[in-house]
Amino acid sequence: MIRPEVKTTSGNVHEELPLRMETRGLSVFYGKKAGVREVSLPIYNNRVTALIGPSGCGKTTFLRALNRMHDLTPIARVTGEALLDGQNIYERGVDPVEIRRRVGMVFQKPNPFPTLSVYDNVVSGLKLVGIRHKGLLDEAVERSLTQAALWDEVKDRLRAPSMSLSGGQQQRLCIARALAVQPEVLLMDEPTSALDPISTQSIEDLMSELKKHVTIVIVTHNMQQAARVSDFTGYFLTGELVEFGPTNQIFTNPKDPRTEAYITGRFG
Ligand SMILES: Nc1ncnc2c1ncn2[C@@H]1O[C@H](COP(=O)(O)OP(=O)(O)OP(=O)(O)O)[C@@H](O)[C@H]1O
Repeated sequence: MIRPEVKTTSGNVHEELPLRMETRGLSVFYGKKAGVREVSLPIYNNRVTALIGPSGCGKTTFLRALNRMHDLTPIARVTGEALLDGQNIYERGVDPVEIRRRVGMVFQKPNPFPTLSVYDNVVSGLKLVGIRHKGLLDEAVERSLTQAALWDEVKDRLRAPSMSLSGGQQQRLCIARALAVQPEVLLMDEPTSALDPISTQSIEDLMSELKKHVTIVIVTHNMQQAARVSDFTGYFLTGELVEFGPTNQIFTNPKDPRTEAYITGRFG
């Protein structure tokens, strides 16, 4: 699907890019209260999209709607559309498990399976779908760990417990585990907020490589991080998408005064 143009504030055509996902009028309700309201947002293929905004503005709620994670929360209800390659993932008959394979997720705190080895963590998703062939699993382990920039550090201890890795390595292991099933999109919910600055940098460096293989959506509290790693940025406030555009434009020339107040630190 081709989105014809992305306009900058000056009205110039910025880029012509294919879409990987897109939401149309997407709302998420917790009971009667809306966590996000009527969000329409393009997610461009092989680009990093950052979602920023103050605490409680709905960033995580929106992110979780992109791979039907809210199905697992009884109180939550989603309305509107989330398209993946043009198909609404909320349409009747769509298998949420398959959606979560195609749209993977990495969480704030590294959460490797603690009782499994490095190797078994990476192949866990593949084994779930019945892949047992050792050659295939070995290949997936090397490919995924390489993509997650962890292979060189762990190739001699693939059978070591995952908990023997450092926090930053554990997070890259979780990224490798998500990549092993070859998702089209990777959702990252504040993936570096529990990490030290060096591990944070290694994950940020990794993202520019990763986006060659996978489309990334990242929620971050850290505006500098959004500016460093993303191509597009959406600013959320009280459950609404205030502004979306090329990251450069959002940070240098925001259209909406509320975005400007936030990025210049005058928020609240
Ligand atoms: N499981 C839930 N049940 C009820 N309300 C929820 C639930 N999860 C989130 N909310 C509410 O939805 C709104 C948006 O929350 P959300 O966690 O998406 O914000 P956020 O921008 O990711 O915040 P933060 O940056 O603090 O993580 C908040 O008002 C929150 O209290």
